[in-house]
Amino acid sequence: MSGGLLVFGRSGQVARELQRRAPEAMFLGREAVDLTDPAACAAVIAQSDCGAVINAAAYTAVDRAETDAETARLVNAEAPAAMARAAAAKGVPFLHVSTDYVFDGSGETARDETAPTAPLGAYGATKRAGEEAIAAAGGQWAVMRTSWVFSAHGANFVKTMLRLGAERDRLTIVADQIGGPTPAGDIATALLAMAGQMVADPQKGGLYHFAGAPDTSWADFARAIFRLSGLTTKVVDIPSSDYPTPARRPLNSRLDCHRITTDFGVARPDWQAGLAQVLAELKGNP
Ligand SMILES: NC(=O)C1=CN([C@@H]2O[C@H](COP(=O)(O)OP(=O)(O)OC[C@H]3O[C@@H](n4cnc5c(N)ncnc54)[C@H](OP(=O)(O)O)[C@@H]3O)[C@@H](O)[C@H]2O)C=CC1
Ligand SMILES: Cc1cn([C@H]2C[C@H](O)[C@@H](COP(=O)(O)OP(=O)(O)O[C@H]3O[C@@H](C)C(=O)[C@@H](O)[C@H]3O)O2)c(=O)[nH]c1=O
Ligand SMILES: [Mg+2]
Repeated sequence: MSGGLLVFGRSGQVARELQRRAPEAMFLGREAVDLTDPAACAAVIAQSDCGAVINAAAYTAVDRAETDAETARLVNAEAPAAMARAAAAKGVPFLHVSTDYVFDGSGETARDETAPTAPLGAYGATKRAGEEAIAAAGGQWAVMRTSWVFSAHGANFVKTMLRLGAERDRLTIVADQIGGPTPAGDIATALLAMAGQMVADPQKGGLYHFAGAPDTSWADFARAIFRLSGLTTKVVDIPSSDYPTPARRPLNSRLDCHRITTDFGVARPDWQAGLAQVLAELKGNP
């Protein structure tokens, strides 16, 4: 891509997988630019000679966001808004990642990109505000809503289960939240494909759902993690009401991902294949 790729984020799950696939890109960690300073984010874009911008950084601590909503708002809404406006002013595409938590999770069918949003918590609300600001910034943009991201790096459910499973012979896991676990590597591959196509065609972009298949519950995801990693930990199904948390989570996180296939030729990844790869990587043989 002419002009190179500028990425916000360096140590996060998606940022690391982007780095693997596009090592020549410029990756900005928190020490280079802090997203609580939206003007600084805009200035970096204005001063760079990049050909596209991807934001892979976010405030992702769902429960902490409930009592730290102002920081979450700056990072998840104000900073992406400033990035999108700066990218628009430069005439380069801006790609961003959002979440299934913009929905309230009612019903049992998959939601497409036209479904109404209704976040249950501060994380989802600030992510939704970011989406709206990006769409209003006036440039070429894409927002990929994904869900239940996992990888060998950073904090995620797979690593939590491996840690707890090594200590416990029985775990109670919510079985009434249904969604698509998504390998961070597949997100990175999809974002790079989208960025390339958007640079080539200024008409391309918009809002896209992208989640791993098949949909499953956290409890069944945990069972798959234990089975594939050889742990004998028993998983006991519980309802969300038996697992109280500061932020409510959506029960139905099923995402209809057809649009990204139609527009970009990107298919839903198989999370079981991605899980096997991540477990191999964690064992030291990627
Ligand atoms: N994780 C998930 O399950 C899901 C994630 N998403 C979205 O996907 C995207 C990528 O998520 P993921 O890679 O998992 O996130 P991670 O939590 O792994 O990484 C987030 C990154 O953002 C950085 N960051 C946070 N606050 C700031 C700040 N103030 N200034 C600069 N950098 C900051 C973190 O830096 P540091 O390492 O220094 O803290 C970290 O590198 C996000 O937009 C997220 O909302 C969507 C659905 C599910
Ligand atoms: C550790 C543990 C979790 N759980 C539940 C809590 C929660 O409902 C579910 C998953 O736990 P997590 O902490 O990974 O959940 P959470 O941090 O809410 O994960 C979310 O993160 C944000 C950033 C997103 O955008 C979402 O797509 C989603 O991935 O499992 C149990 O039932 N038992 C347990 O022992
Ligand atoms: Mg979490």
